[in-house]
Amino acid sequence: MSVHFRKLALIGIGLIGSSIALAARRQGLVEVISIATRKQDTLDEARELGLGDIYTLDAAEAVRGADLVVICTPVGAYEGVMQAIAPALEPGAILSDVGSVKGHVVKTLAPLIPDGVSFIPGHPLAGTEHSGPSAGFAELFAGRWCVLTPGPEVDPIKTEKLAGFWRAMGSQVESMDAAHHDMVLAITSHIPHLVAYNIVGTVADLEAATQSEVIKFSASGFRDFTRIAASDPVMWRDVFLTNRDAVLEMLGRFSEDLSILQRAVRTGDGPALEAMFTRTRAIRRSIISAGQETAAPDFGRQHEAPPAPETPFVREHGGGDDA
Ligand SMILES: NC(=O)C1=CN([C@@H]2O[C@H](COP(=O)(O)OP(=O)(O)OC[C@H]3O[C@@H](n4cnc5c(N)ncnc54)[C@H](O)[C@@H]3O)[C@@H](O)[C@H]2O)C=CC1
Ligand SMILES: O=C(O)C(=O)Cc1ccc(O)cc1
Repeated sequence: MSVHFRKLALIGIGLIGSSIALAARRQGLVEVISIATRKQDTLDEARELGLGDIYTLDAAEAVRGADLVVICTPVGAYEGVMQAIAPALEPGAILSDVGSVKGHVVKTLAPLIPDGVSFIPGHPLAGTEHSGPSAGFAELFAGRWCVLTPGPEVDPIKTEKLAGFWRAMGSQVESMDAAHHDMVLAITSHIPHLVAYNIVGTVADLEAATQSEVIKFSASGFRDFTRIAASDPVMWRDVFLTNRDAVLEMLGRFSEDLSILQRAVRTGDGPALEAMFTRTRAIRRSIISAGQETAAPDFGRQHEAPPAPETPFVREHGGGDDA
């Protein structure tokens, strides 16, 4: 255990913010944790859970004297948060975040970063469908990738310092370009969520229209979709509003492939269906046998770090919803 930062400020204390607080405390990575939220109820809940040392509704107050500030709100709230904290950020501090989208974050925040502050966007590829301060747990990041997207102006020593913090919470860290991150995450995370929201919505409409027992008799495949489709509506609204181009690009490819499958079903093309399903089964099996079930998708790039240990991407973990 060694102290990585003196004062950690967390702006927003839902699933991800509370998990950082618990992991950093458990590993002794920071001396002081200050927490800012927008609503009193959320702050009270964080205090009752003992997540930090300082609790405030004033984000500027939270970041004063902090050498690491991590924004943990939905991406749509970033600009307002940044306007509030910019004048209070300490020279020499690292400012980071955990948002699921990176290009938009860089575009929005970079012009507002004060001189002397290192802006290093981040994204832990770890989460659940739960939200709010009680949803967090210290092991969330263990064996998961955390992607950092520092710009060329960032001192590599600062990036390494932040990477060390994430490694100490159990993550493996990889740096990449924000645009590349957004394209990879569009197809591996954002579109799967869109598909889940859509299929559950379609079934719900059917159910309403027919009073049938579709949901009652749904098999486990559909239940997996309902878990994903229970994810936080505000967070995911912001993901689709802010990663629009990459999502639309990948959705185009997805739709083309779906049309090919649709045609194979319509024409009764058994060999085409079987060939497709055989290919996807082989992909799943090769991921498992390489022990890379949790490894970051690389789209042909080489990982610097070894594959993450084989742990489920998402734990079944209870948790409340955000206030
Ligand atoms: N949920 C997940 O599985 C993952 C989420 N992320 C990213 O992490 C970020 C946070 O997500 P969660 O922790 O899941 O959300 P959450 O809904 O559990 O928590 C968000 C927190 O931000 C607070 N908040 C909202 N607006 C605020 C404002 N203007 N000022 C201060 N606090 C404000 C809320 O009160 C709440 O405490 C998002 O940007 C999301 O894209 C990243 C990886 C996984
Ligand atoms: O709950 C799930 O299955 C997830 O996919 C969690 C998740 C959600 C958003 C992210 O940016 C990263 C991970």
